[in-house]
Amino acid sequence: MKFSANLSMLYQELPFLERIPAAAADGFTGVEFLGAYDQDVLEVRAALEAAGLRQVLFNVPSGDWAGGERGIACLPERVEEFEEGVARALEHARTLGCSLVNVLAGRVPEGLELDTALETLAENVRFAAHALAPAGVTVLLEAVNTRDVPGFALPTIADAAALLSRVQAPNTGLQFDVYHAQVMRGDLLATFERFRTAIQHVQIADNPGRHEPGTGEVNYSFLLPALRAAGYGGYIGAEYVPTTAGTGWLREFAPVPEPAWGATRGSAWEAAR
Ligand SMILES: O=C(O)[C@H](O)C(=O)CO
Ligand SMILES: [Mg+2]
Repeated sequence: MKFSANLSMLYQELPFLERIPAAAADGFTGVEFLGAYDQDVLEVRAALEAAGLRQVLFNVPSGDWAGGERGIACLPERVEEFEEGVARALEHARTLGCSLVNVLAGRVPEGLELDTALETLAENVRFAAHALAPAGVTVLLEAVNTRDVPGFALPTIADAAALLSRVQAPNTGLQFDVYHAQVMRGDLLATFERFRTAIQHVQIADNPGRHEPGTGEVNYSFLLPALRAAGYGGYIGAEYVPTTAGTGWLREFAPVPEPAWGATRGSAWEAAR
């Protein structure tokens, strides 16, 4: 199994670029993040190359994150801003060699008809799919639970799948975030199997707390091999709020990487042995 470290949540104690070698030392072979729009993207690429890691996924710019926004793609008055964000995502996807870009739908504000929001979202996803296709990018949609993010436009993966049916673009797919799915409904394997053909990326965290796998109620020892058996061979994104539990959970599913000859073994690598 292949795992990517979500650098927007893991290794927060380190400056952004230093999170990349830290992820490699812990045994991840890819990284993902909300976006590196405040970084020099060439430096990000250089850090990835130096660490031998792949850029698996990032998001189209998602609005005022600190102010509570979780995407702007369903907001009719923000279409121009969304389209500008797609242009930036295209540049980053090309530079980082990344073939998956996630669009966060956003919250439906009071007073906006749900169907108007969903139609705006569909048009924006169609725009993004068309714009990013020449770079070989697939545009993903993700369901986000409405306990953590009240009003999110796509609360379940069924909602996200229905939205993709409106979009009707070939280079689109679903991101299956196990944490959000568990909060909203559970029945994880059946849900995965139902939408398997459209799922192109998986993210994990345990519940409650959104912490490391193994800290809560989700049986990842069962679920991850089952996803593999159901034909999922893509990356699994570690998108959780770290505790002191560390990345030891990874050893159950992925072998410890051997450092290149002559390379200095990091303390994380030593601790993982
Ligand atoms: O929150 C999530 O699960 C998303 O994957 C995301 O992109 C950032 O919140
Ligand atoms: Mg997620």
